Amino acid sequence: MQYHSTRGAAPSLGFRDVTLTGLASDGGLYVPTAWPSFSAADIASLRGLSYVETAVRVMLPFVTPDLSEDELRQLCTQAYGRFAHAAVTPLVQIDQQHWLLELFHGPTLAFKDVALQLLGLLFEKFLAGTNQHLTIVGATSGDTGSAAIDAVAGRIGVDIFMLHPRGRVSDVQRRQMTTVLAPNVHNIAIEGSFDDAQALVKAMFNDADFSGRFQLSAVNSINWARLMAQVVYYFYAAVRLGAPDRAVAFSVPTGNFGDVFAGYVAARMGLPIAKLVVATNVNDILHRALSAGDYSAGTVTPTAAPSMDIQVSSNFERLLFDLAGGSVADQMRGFESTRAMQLTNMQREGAAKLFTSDAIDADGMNEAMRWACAEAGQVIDPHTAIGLAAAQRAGLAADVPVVTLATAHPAKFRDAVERATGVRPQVPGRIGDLFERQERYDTLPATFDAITGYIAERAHARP
Ligand SMILES: Cc1ncc(COP(=O)(O)O)c(C=O)c1O
Ligand SMILES: N[C@@H](CCOP(=O)(O)O)C(=O)O
Repeated sequence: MQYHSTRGAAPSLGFRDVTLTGLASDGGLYVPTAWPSFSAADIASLRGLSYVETAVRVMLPFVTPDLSEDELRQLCTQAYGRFAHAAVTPLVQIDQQHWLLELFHGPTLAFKDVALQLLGLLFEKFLAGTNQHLTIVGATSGDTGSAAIDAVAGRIGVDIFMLHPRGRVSDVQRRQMTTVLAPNVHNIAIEGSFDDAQALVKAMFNDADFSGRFQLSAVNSINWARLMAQVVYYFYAAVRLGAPDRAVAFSVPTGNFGDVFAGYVAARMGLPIAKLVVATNVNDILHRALSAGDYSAGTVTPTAAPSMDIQVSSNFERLLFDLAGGSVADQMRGFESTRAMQLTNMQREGAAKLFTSDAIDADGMNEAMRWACAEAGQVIDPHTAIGLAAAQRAGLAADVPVVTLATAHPAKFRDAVERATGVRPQVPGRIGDLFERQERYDTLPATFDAITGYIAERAHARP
């Protein structure tokens, strides 16, 4: 498989190089040059397969020829062996029509582990026997950071610098990052929002000198390998609910548009998806874009679903590119200079075929947490609650199964869950003595010079 940039001016790369590179050199994002196609028979043949075998079948076309089937199987077995549930991403039925797809059984309790456990192993595999040293720079609103740090802490050949918005992640999220004291882990709390952190990360990639000198690499969903790994659970869940013989809808709590774009990829590969519900909190740029064509970023409003407090959704560019059928360089540059753009008619009409959207406020979110607890016996986290509220309001035909992606364990947001439901979720034993451990992080202003200066003092420059 070859990959090309959404902005049309970077070299095409194979899977190995796309994984190690992150952002394309023209500022765009890498996407496959063609979508692999799964026939109804191919999809039916996934019935009864384990998560690992499903992952191998779904991802193989994306990694060929850089990984063999056996190498991919070995990596998946190792990555998903760390999950606390035998099904890796189990489905839980909550009423006649609705299911939760629990994506939080990995080591750091959020859906990010599904992709990042694999990505950590891919880095190791692709770096083995080379003298390369990667400097991973990442931005997190709470969950990517801990999952990425868990995946690469202590690994040879990699340093990770993770930027989070100071005071805007939950205490569990912060401690999951800052109590990892491995020497290759560097946590930075920035004085700003997640959007500021993400913009700084992209600026570092766009600085050819800095990016080349420190061999930057990405763990955010700008890295294609992240999304590829997330496509798997759409297949796994849909097959269990009757695909390819019946279509399934998914409701996806959305911020950076990575998780729901993985659902779009599954649909492009042939999985019968009736609808993808893009569920946002009050930071609703994506809801405005999909319902009215207006992609304009305001300022971020902090909410009790902080991982989705995002106004500039990186992966939306991948969708716009696919719907436009070619480079979106001008459209994206326009957005970068004005923080606003209109979707073209082609993009709006294309998106409407598969997507619907909703923005859920604090009342809607709290009500969904209460409903799930009282009516379905499920304690869910605020992000999942936003997905569930949007699923329940989407007006989907009664014979379509609707799966809400349960993106985080409720214990990560135990104060918000307790406020809404009166139930205080227990932190699972597998994350251990989190509140006794020592924290280590530095606080910096959200400026390019401050962050790059900090990294330059600590990272390995190319010889
Ligand atoms: C718990 C949780 N839910 C939902 C999201 C949104 O996912 P995405 O950014 O892929 O849209 C995030 C952050 O990415 C998250 O951490
Ligand atoms: N919600 C995310 C934000 C970063 O998104 P990513 O999927 O691009 O890594 C987080 O928890 O950090």
